[in-house]
Amino acid sequence: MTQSLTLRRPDDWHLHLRDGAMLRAVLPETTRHFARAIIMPNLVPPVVTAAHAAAYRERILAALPAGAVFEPLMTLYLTEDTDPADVAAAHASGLVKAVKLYPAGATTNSHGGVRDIARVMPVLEKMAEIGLPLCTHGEVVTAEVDIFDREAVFIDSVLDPLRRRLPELRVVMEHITTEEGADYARAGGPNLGATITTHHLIINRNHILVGGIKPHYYCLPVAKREHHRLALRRAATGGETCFFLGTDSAPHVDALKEHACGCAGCFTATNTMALLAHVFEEDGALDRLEGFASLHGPAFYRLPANDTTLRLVKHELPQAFPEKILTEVGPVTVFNPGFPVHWHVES
Ligand SMILES: NC(=O)N[C@@H](CC(=O)O)C(=O)O
Ligand SMILES: [Zn+2]
Ligand SMILES: [Zn+2]
Repeated sequence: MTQSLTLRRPDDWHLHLRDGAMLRAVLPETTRHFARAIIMPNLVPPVVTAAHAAAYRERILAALPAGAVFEPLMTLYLTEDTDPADVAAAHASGLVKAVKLYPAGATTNSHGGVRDIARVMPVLEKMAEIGLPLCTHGEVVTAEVDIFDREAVFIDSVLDPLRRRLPELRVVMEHITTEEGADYARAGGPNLGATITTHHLIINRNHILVGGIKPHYYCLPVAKREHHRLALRRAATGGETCFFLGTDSAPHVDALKEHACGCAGCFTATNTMALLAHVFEEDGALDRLEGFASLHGPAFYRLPANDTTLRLVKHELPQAFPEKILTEVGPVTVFNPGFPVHWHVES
């Protein structure tokens, strides 16, 4: 018997679309399945002002495939020079849905990010006042802190003190990768949410390193031990409303992934929904996929859920996905889960 599942159309609460030729090539991969996405601002140069965000939004809309119905939800890249008044105006006009905190040096194009949280307190206070969420790349960059511990140390040394000081600030812990992250999010009350990526539900650090280095599994925060992956699976499939999908689909051309100093990021836009159906079915939680992918995110962002749907079908035979997306700047490898996937989104 063919199994199928119809969900409210999902949204992606953490997405990298890039710009120019890359944007044109990857945007259809997202708009095919998702109605909205929180668009990450780590372009070169970054999206730091309302004017930048408005212009970037226009470039995204201009790149939409014919007939696509998709709403880019824009964000601002927080810097130590960000003007609270610019942020408040961008929020009031409806243009901007979140501000993104990158600790300087933590990840791709984060060098313009924040070195000292004290210097951005006026912006954060304004955001707390107006209810504008702060999305966090939650890793410290201290050289002495091991890369596998950087998320847990961020929670203790940056996030928790910040939330104690500004409890009204609404925060999204982006792409959590640890049991500590999941536990902190579920204890955080209504002003705290956490996104979980598809790939962190599938790979642990062995997938990156055992049997040869696999650059296409390298992303930040880096995948952790198996017990953390299992904690993320429980968080994503458990039905708790603080957890929602943010794919962190992050395209880099193969030449920069398969490199002596390879870029961080997994490109999952193409097959995320099929992979999630596989994961949720494996955990006996298919009925909770809609909450994770389509309901909890809008509720956190105080937006209505979508009124259109997406249908997934489980086929007898494994379904093929493109291995790469071709772009004018080079091929981008699609995340390969390493197991056969029978689920497929039906158009
Ligand atoms: N996740 C990643 O590994 N990379 C992201 C940046 C980010 O989300 O940290 C990117 O922009 O490439
Ligand atoms: Zn990040
Ligand atoms: Zn990201």
